[in-house]
Amino acid sequence: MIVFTGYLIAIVLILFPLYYYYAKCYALEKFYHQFPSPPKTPFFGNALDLKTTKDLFQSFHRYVKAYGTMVHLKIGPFDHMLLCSNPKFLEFLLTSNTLLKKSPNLRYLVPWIGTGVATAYGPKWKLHRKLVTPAFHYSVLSQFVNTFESSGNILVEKISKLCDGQKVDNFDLYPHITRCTFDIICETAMGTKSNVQTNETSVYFESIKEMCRIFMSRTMAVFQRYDFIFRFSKDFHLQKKALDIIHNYSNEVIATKRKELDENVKQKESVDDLGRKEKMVFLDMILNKAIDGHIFSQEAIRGEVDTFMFAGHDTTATAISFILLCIANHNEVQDKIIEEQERLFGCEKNPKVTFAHLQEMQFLENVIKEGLRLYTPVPLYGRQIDKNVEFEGMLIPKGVNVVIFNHGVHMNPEFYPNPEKFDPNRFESMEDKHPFAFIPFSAGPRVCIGKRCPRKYKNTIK
Ligand code: HEM
Repeated sequence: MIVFTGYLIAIVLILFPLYYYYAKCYALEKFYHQFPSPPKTPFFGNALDLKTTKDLFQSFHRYVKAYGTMVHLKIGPFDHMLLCSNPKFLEFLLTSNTLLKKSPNLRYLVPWIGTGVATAYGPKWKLHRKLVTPAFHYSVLSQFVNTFESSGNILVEKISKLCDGQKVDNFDLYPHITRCTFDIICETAMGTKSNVQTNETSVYFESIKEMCRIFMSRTMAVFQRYDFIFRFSKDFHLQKKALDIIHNYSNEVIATKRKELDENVKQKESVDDLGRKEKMVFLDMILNKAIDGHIFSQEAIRGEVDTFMFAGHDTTATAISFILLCIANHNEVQDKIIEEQERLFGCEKNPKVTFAHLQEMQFLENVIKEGLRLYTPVPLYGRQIDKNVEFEGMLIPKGVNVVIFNHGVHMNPEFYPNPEKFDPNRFESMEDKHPFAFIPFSAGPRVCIGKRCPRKYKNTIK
């Protein structure tokens, strides 16, 4: 009898998890299969269509055209996902205060930026979001206009020299712009001058570039997604080397700042050697700060600084590069930008630009928005549904993986007639469009922290 009972318990213990797993898979399969899907290859699913970044984009746009704004995809034998470019569904998903878990791909960033504002979810994310949000207050951003301007001036000078006033074909601006945005983010986030625009060699800069490359490559690779396979790759060793350099650098900067604070050498808005008011950089704001009684560890602080280095320089460099390309190809847009600048500054050659001026640049803002629509710097991101929810009568089971294809929304002719055309005037009025038809910075509680545009501050300035 005892043996029989033992067998029974063992069978129940085995069968129950199996049943639970089967029910979960069944609910997920049933959910995904209600959406149209491109033909799949056995074992690989749709993965063979998505081998390179270029393939992936072309295929995603092709799927949206052929199957609509909610498409079921299968990557390899097990991974399902819902490719979504439907503004109504995205509004539901992105405005939710509970569906905050991000794409599983972000785990590749954890060795670098830790689990903080960009990668955590739940109470930990809330705490970190509260920590970093004040850094984007008007009073903080407005003190950096000089930094933006002086780094921008170096960039313009460099490019003028390289082109020497001549028309140059196939000139790649991106490597120059990325150094400029890197200098800016170093100065505004950590208060250090990296000077990578003028000093071509910086191991810190190279290491960050290396980490960005490895992150993208792992996101795209079929096998390196798995940690146990990645450990045997060359990139694993390159990552280890890059992380040593990046973390040592961030740790040193934090240690110096801490020392300054401890010695009371540098207080909020203290005065430097030349009698100027010193700026509060991002790191000054988060060091020694407690949120809801929580004190952040050295590792957590370093994670947020590294997050800003990752999230803040490549996105902006990509955006600026494409926007400049669009402007270069459209003389009529150049003329209108110059007209707006002349209205603000007259014919002054080196005017003093202030935050208030930025708020008056309505046409330039429309140009930037149109550039972000057409060449969206973060064209895909994701959410993992971590509890059963309902959308317009449809049950969405826990475990669904949503790939948010914002570029798909931005190229939808229903919202943007003739979507391939660069036309900043589209943004003169957005009233006739769905509010989620333009989401280059995402939206809702996890909206990009760098999104705030100067015009948004207009009514808050006293
Ligand atoms: C043109 C420039 C930028 C674009 C297009 C952009 C785009 C985005 C997008 C789409 C997300 C959401 C990702 C997701 O939900 O998985 C995001 C999140 C984020 N961005 Fe940006 N970003 C830009 C610039 C910046 C800058 C300058 C910073 C900081 C210096 C920044 C910091 C962040 C952070 C910390 C998050 C995570 C927010 C959270 O999860 O709560 N971004 N960004």
